[in-house]
Amino acid sequence: MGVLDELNAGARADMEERRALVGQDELVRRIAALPATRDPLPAFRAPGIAIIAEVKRSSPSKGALAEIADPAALAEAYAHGGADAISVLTEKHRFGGSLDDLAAVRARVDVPVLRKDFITDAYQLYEARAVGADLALLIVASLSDAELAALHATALDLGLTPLVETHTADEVRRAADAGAVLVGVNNRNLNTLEVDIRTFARLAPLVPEGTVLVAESGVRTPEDVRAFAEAGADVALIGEALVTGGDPVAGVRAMKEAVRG
Ligand SMILES: O=P(O)(O)OC[C@@H](O)[C@@H](O)c1c[nH]c2ccccc12
Repeated sequence: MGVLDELNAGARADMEERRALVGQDELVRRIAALPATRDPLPAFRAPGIAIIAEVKRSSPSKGALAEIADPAALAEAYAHGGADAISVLTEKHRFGGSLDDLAAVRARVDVPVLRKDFITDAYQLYEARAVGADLALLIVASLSDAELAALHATALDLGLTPLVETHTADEVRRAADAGAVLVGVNNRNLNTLEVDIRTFARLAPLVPEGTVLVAESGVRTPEDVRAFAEAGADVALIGEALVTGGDPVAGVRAMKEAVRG
């Protein structure tokens, strides 16, 4: 089994445990009591570069990155630095995250929040919405065309903005066919875990006009941010460099200021 298959299987097993305790009907009831979601796209489309700052304790490639005892405090620092959205890893086994992390972040910040997980079932989208997420990640490599189309539609029905992640030209085409407006290009191959930061510039020209493009993984410095913006990125999604950088407020600010608005 490849790494991505393992991550998907683990996330699915975790989901089945939660679903046995809280059914989708109960999530629907919880969602009905919530305010509307926040639309991240206006800030993502604004001039300059938008930053999605990620709360990530560990990763399959690097192991432990940062303790992050208080994810809400980290998210607040990101927001003070000018983050346009916060990404919260909610996968437990390899990333050390949880839905509780996302709920805590939601309670503390006003910017849109992304559920970053291995989503292959509509139930996970209901969960995302029920804990206060505004966006949810859909990884094209994990899904058939029919699954991608169905999950994309369910996300929109729930008021979530789907971030549709790609890594190859074929996946970019499949994302476009699914009607994705917000498309991520992951510079990391989720099966080999290798990063090639040239991936973004290679795939960016393939997206249809009007797509909002996110450069993901391996964005380490303000110079990297500038290079991705020049290659067509509207948004940069940054995890490791911010959680290991020591000063998340200054870290986000420097990344944002790398590109003039
Ligand atoms: O820590 P980095 O290299 O800045 O990368 C962040 C983000 O792109 C990465 O966490 C990521 C991109 N796509 C994913 C899918 C699942 C889990 C994690 C990811």
